[in-house]
Amino acid sequence: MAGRLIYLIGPSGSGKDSLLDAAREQLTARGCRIARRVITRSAEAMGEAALAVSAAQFEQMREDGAFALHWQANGLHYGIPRVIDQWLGEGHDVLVNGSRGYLNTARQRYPNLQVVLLSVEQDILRQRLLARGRESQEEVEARLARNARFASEAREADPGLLVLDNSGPLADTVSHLLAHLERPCN
Ligand SMILES: Nc1ncnc2c1ncn2[C@@H]1O[C@H](COP(=O)(O)OP(=O)(O)O)[C@@H](O)[C@H]1O
Ligand SMILES: O=P(O)(O)OC[C@H]1O[C@H](OP(=O)(O)OP(=O)(O)O)[C@H](O)[C@@H]1O
Repeated sequence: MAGRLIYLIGPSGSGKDSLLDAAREQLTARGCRIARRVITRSAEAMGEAALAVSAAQFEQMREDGAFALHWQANGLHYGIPRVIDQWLGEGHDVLVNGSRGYLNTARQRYPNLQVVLLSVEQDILRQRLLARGRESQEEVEARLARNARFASEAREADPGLLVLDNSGPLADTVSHLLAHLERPCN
């Protein structure tokens, strides 16, 4: 039986990368695979969870059909390697760190994808974004407004989506995610 594509989305700073890192070992032990993203971001700005490439390399990879999914956001290109199709075919569940803006396109390609929306209370997210120090206060407020709009639209569009709250300890969020994926992955 084909595996499930789990499409993890949530605002910047909600903890998508932290969650995938914290859950990685337990997910892998259950046979779930986590897609390693290809991103046109400098290597210094990224950990092991993604592969940094130049814009030219990304374009070449895209032309070569290296990506199952790819999108552009915040001036960067993001690609999900084609190998996820093989994993799904082998029956593995596959987790992807996705984009909210690309959700509808991703759903056209994978009609059965399951959306997991990582949410954080607005005040806590505001604190995390300000602590990150990447944007001005105004930019942070703009992000928060976009998040609120997106969260209500996403719930309306897909009543079956899992909303995972990451306002508390990360370990609790990991437990909730694992409980959701309870069916043995392979
Ligand atoms: N449950 C949590 N409690 C406290 N801080 C968290 C939690 N989850 C993530 N963080 C912190 O929030 C920040 C953003 O997390 P990150 O995983 O980079 O988010 P994203 O990938 O969604 O942009 C990081 O500094 C991370 O350590
Ligand atoms: O359409 P959106 O849901 O806003 O998402 C746009 C992109 O931003 C996030 O990546 P990343 O964590 O690399 O970017 P960030 O650090 O700016 O959030 C997310 O995983 C998407 O790839």
